[in-house]
Amino acid sequence: MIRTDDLVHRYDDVVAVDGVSVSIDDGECVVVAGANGSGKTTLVRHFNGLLEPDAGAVEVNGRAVGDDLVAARTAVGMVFQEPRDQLVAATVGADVAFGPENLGLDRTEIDRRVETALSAVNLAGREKQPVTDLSGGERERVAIAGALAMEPDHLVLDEPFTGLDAPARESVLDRLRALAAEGTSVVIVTHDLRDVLALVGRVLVMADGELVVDDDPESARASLPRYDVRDPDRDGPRC
Ligand SMILES: Nc1ncnc2c1ncn2[C@@H]1O[C@H](COP(=O)(O)OP(=O)(O)OP(=O)(O)O)[C@@H](O)[C@H]1O
Repeated sequence: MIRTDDLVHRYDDVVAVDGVSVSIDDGECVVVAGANGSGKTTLVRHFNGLLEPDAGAVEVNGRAVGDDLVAARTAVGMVFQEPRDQLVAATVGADVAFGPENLGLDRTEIDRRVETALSAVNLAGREKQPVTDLSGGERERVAIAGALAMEPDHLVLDEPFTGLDAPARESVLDRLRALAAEGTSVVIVTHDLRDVLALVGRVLVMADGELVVDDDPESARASLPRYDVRDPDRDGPRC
């Protein structure tokens, strides 16, 4: 479980997260939506101790994040907004294997994880390809595969779909669905609710640093326009 209790984060004069208390259970699939600058990224960066609270508390699996950052970072996998900057190795396979290797897993298990993760992002069999040859969207998919290969208890994806084409997006969503069914909690931060509302069981909406909606997708839908969150299924495509 991930839990925040009256969490506050300030950047100088800006209160980016303003007293947020929220619990995310194992196996829950949650979307965090909200307008630009509403505090979504700041909130989720607390889930594995990338930021320190100015007030309040954050716990992962019952333990304060600040007490054991390594445990928190192992338990909570993150894919950031600019995942293409996250690649660390020369080839696709080496990049996805990097995290599992650092967990000290044996080669067979590492290879299994790399294969499963690459097929989840529609890049099966591309292990040997240099990362420098990849398109932006492919890099993004490799970064997602790297997080999947860690098989964390909780997976947080911050705007993961920006550069993904429709088949890649569908494949990643399928994998996230399966992970949640297996007990991984999945937290998706996005402006783009396309397909996501059908996947998640719960919608959190941030506005001015506060958690203003915490509801099931159907009930949350009515509040989305008030907080400048577009509902693509209702609002239709935009040119
Ligand atoms: N490193 C930083 N230094 C100063 N202010 C920051 C920093 N990061 C974010 N902020 C400010 O904190 C507030 C919340 O930002 P945050 O990035 O958490 O929002 P967000 O909802 O994720 O936005 P977006 O959808 O645009 O990514 C904004 O006012 C933003 O300008």
